[in-house]
Amino acid sequence: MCRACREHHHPQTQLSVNVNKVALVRNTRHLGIPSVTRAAELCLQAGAHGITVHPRPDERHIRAADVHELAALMQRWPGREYNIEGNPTQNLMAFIRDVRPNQATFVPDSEDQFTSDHGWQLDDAAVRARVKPLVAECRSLGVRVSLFMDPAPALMAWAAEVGADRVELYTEPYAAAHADPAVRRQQLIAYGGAAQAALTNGLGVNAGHDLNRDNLTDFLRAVPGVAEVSIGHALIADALELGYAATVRDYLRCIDAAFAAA
Ligand SMILES: CC(=O)[C@@H](O)[C@H](O)COP(=O)(O)O
Ligand SMILES: NCC(=O)COP(=O)(O)O
Repeated sequence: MCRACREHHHPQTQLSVNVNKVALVRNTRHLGIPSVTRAAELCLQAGAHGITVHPRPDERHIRAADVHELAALMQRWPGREYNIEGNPTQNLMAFIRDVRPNQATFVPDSEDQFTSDHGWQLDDAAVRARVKPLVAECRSLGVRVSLFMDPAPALMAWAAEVGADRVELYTEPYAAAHADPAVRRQQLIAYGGAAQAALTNGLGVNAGHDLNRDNLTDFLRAVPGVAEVSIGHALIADALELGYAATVRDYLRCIDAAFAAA
């Protein structure tokens, strides 16, 4: 059995809820509402498998205190996953050393990045030299490492070479193509190829960015072995209309639909 199957393969994709956007609203007043920890708790109660945050250096949404308060909350939810995203050459590693989440997702964003829009260019030896020791440090702390990657099959061997456990496929190009059936088909072939290359190289596969209730099932039907999706922007927007519990249950239904017999 390959390393990916043994260590990472889940029979069904897990849902990690990204709560960045709850913090974004909270930060526009000094009242502490909406509460990030309460949002996370309600999502976990509704069946979310994990919680994701991306504490950006400018603290525009998730702040250092949120990272620690969520870590305390996750202690009360054994078996659920805490995933912290960020650039390990900026502020991410301090959080990883303090909190030791289940998973660190390395994202090559600049300090002032509007939102994540590209993966690691691991065909560049200088990039690999920066990333590799930080991957090793996380793994020595017992923290699984996932690398945010464009859907480029040729880069997956490099992700394995630097020691990552998983890759997270950057799904915005797929999401942007979803409304056009022909382009969507092309995108799904590309993502399927990237996921297969990752699995062949012994890596687990995560996915995220702009996934939503319209595009999630199609993605998971077409792309093999996706262990986890992290979803924030659309899910929190849906929760404004439906509430956290109904929203999480509906995203879980979208995942179930992908795994139901055709
Ligand atoms: C890596 C990734 O795709 C997410 O972290 C996404 O960038 C969310 O970040 P924002 O909520 O700051 O847009
Ligand atoms: N890793 C992707 C993530 O956490 C959420 O991205 P989005 O759903 O907010 O685009």
